[in-house]
Amino acid sequence: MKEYLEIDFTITPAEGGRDILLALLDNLGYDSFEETPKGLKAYILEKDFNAEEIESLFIFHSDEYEVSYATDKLENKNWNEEWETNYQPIFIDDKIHIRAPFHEAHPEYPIELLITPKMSFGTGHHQTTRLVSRLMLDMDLKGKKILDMGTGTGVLAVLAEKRGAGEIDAIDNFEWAAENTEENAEANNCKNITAIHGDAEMLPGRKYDIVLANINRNVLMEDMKTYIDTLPTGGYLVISGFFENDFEMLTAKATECGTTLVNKIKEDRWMACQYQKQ
Ligand SMILES: C[S@@+](CC[C@H](N)C(=O)[O-])C[C@H]1O[C@@H](n2cnc3c(N)ncnc32)[C@H](O)[C@@H]1O
Repeated sequence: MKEYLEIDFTITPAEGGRDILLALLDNLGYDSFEETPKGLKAYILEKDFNAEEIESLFIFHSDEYEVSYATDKLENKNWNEEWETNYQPIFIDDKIHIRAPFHEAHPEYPIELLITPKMSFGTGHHQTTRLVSRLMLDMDLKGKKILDMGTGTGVLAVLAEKRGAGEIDAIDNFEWAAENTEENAEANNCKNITAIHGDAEMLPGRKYDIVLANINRNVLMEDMKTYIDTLPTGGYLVISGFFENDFEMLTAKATECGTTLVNKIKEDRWMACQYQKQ
């Protein structure tokens, strides 16, 4: 059985510091995150935990933030109880309501997504999930074949199906995420989503009209060409999971791979971009 560690970070000031630490840990391969009032909880397989690597992150040595952490094995936790107490429903503009089955319904929102996150990222609490959702609301997804790479809870895949998408492959390199996506797809009566445990290595030979990839800067830089290779001329790549200071570098890469930027939005310092293959 795989043992997970929970790392509970205290960041002072938490505002601002939390986002920076999340991005840094995401680049180190941490699987899943939960914001807390005093900072952030992050999760990783026990065998992959490296204290030295964490403590060498610049935020630990910055004059602006004070960071400390405590680790805890996850095996004795009642995970469901934990997230149920912390998970509040999310409203994206006046269009999307993301909630757990035990939250009150709000039929006045045109799109409702039922998401039970368990260990996976993607309840809509994070800016990047909201950013990609907003871009998707402005895109024609009807009948389109979609790849949701780094699917987490499957929230974007479920949104894609609600917006009329055809087949959707929801892929994540964290095996719990693929399981969780299957459960969430079922809870939303989605019939078009295939949840897969994997990564870009399985893409050659597959074809999509639209690729969504809310992951992180390093994975995007490394795998963007493989994502774009699955698209036809006119197909779209939507990326998020990075800060505005990485925009130039990612856009240069996307341009080099044969796309042009057609839309970009941001929330706080997080960004999402839409590129079209030429
Ligand atoms: C920022 S979360 C996004 C979750 C969800 N799509 C959303 O928008 O809320 C990134 C997800 O990408 C996954 N991931 C990280 N590196 C990956 C890789 N190389 N290939 C596929 N998935 C990856 C993580 O396990 C995590 O679930």
